[in-house]
Order: sequence, then structure tokens, then C-alpha cells
Amino acid sequence: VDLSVSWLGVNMENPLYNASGVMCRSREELDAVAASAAGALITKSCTLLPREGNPEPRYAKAPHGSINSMGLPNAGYQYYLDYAKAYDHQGGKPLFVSVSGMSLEDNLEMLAAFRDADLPCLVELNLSCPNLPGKPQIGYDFEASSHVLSEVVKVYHKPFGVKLPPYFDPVHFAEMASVLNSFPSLKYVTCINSVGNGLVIDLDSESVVIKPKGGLGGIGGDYVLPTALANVREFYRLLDDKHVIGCGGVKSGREAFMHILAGATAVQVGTCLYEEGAACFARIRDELAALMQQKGYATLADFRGKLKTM
Ligand SMILES: O=C(O)c1[nH]c(=O)[nH]c(=O)c1Cl
Repeated sequence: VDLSVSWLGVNMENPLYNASGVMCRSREELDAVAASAAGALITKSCTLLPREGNPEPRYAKAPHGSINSMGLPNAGYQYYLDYAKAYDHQGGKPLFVSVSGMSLEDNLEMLAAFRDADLPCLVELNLSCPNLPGKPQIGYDFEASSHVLSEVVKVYHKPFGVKLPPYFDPVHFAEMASVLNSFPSLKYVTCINSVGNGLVIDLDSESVVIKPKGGLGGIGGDYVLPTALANVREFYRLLDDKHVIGCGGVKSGREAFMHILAGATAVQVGTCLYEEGAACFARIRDELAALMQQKGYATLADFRGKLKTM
């Protein structure tokens, strides 16, 4: 079977890569993803200046996934720009850069710098960080999203993507799709970011499991798979001439297959990568290949977006 996918000028030997935020804050981590069976890699969302992030513990494994309130810890955009400048873009694994400024001005300054560096990597603009106390997720404010994107496309003229929060209402899917469709150079969306501000409780200690925000954090893993699949399918259906990247609940070939069936061009792995390490990519890749073999599909395009309804 052929697991390759080519989109937006990048060629991936398989559709799997890391979710921004996991195993991608340092060059050592990024190199580990690049050295793994992953088909691509993406950097930790970056801000103008380096950030320590929220107090620890800020990540915890949960019975069916994870909770995090990292608070955007990152080395600052210059670090990732330098990594991108030194990266072997011909090495076969596309590099994506996630940008998540603390303000529109910061986003525009970082995007202008990436523009001027004229590198072959694709930008994923994060509109959905749920863990900055006092800062709402842009993606939940349609007016703000439209304004941000209007300013972004004045500065950044290359194709780019956005990381979206999960939506839970058909009206919201339609509203956000309408905003996104008015930006032709916005060529992909990544659905979904963590399900924001969940609460995991440890029964024995009768306590929360992470320190920031009274224990509230973004939920990932098995918990979010149905929501992730719904967002992938809805935006696949509603967006014009854009790709949807699936993220949420992928821990085996089965969920990767589901995301692609729902319309995903490629698939990101978060919680499972955090817990299992980079070996998960070879495992999930082989499981996906076996599943395709079993079902008689030779390529991803044979079943992409072909979810049956009743
Ligand atoms: O707390 C974080 O750093 C974080 N955590 C997430 O689950 N999603 C994000 O987009 C970010 Cl930026």
C-alpha cells in the first residue's frame, strides 16, 4: 500500500506527524521526530519572546487521555526560525512552524520574519491556545478571527494554515467556515486543538492533577476522538479548496484511518506521542497500512473523505 501524500507543495512519505506542542519545543526533540517514522514535523507554537510557561505540574496523563495547561512555554520565534533556516528541507520530511503570538502585533511581526526568511516551511497559525489565563481563544470569536486573518494576509502572502479549537454546534461550524472561506491563501485548517478547560480529578488525593488555573486544562486523547472526527468532517464538507489536517485521539492505525475517512489530508498525534514516544509513528504507520491492506485500499485517496452516512 502507498501511504504517501502530497499537498501544498510538500511531499510526505506517510500522513503522520506530531501535534504542535508535543516533542517539538527544543531542537533535540524536533530532531527526534525528524529521525522517527513520522512523515513530517511541526514546531511548538512560538511567541515573540521566550516563555517559561505556566507553573508545574502542568501536564498529566489521565485514564483515557491527557490534560495540559502548559501556558505556551517556548524558546521564542527566533529559535524556531533558526531551526527552520538550518533544516534540511530536501531531506524528505516537511517542516511546519506553529505561530501563536500573545497579540496580533506579535503575530504579524513573527509572520513578517518568516516571510522574509523565504523558507519552504508552512505556517500553522494557532488560533486556539486555551491555557493563557485571561486570554480567550481567538477561534471562538468569529469577528476577532476574521480581523486577525485580514491583517495576517496583508503581511503573509504565502499559503498558510490555522489550528482551530473544537466547535460543538452546527451554527459555529458554519460561521467559522464562512470566515475561513473568505481567505483564499488560507489553504488548510488543523482540527482540533485540545478541548479547552476540562478538569481531571484524582479520587485518592481528592485533588486536581495540574497546578495552573485551579486544575483546568486542555483535554486530549481518547476523550476527544469523536469531537475531533466531527470537526474534521464538518470543515472538510464546508471549506472550499482547503485541506483539513486531523488531530485528536489518534493512538493507532484505526483512528488515523477514521480521520482520513472523515476527510483529513494528514494526521497529527499528540497525547499518544507524549506518552509512548516517537516509536508510535512506525507502529501507527504499520497499523494503518495493514488496515488499508485488509480493506483493499491501495492509497489514502482511495478512502479519503468517503465516510458513509445512513
Ligand atoms: O498550553 C499550551 O502551551 C497549549 N496547550 C494546548 O493544548 N494547545 C495549545 O495550542 C497550547 Cl499553546
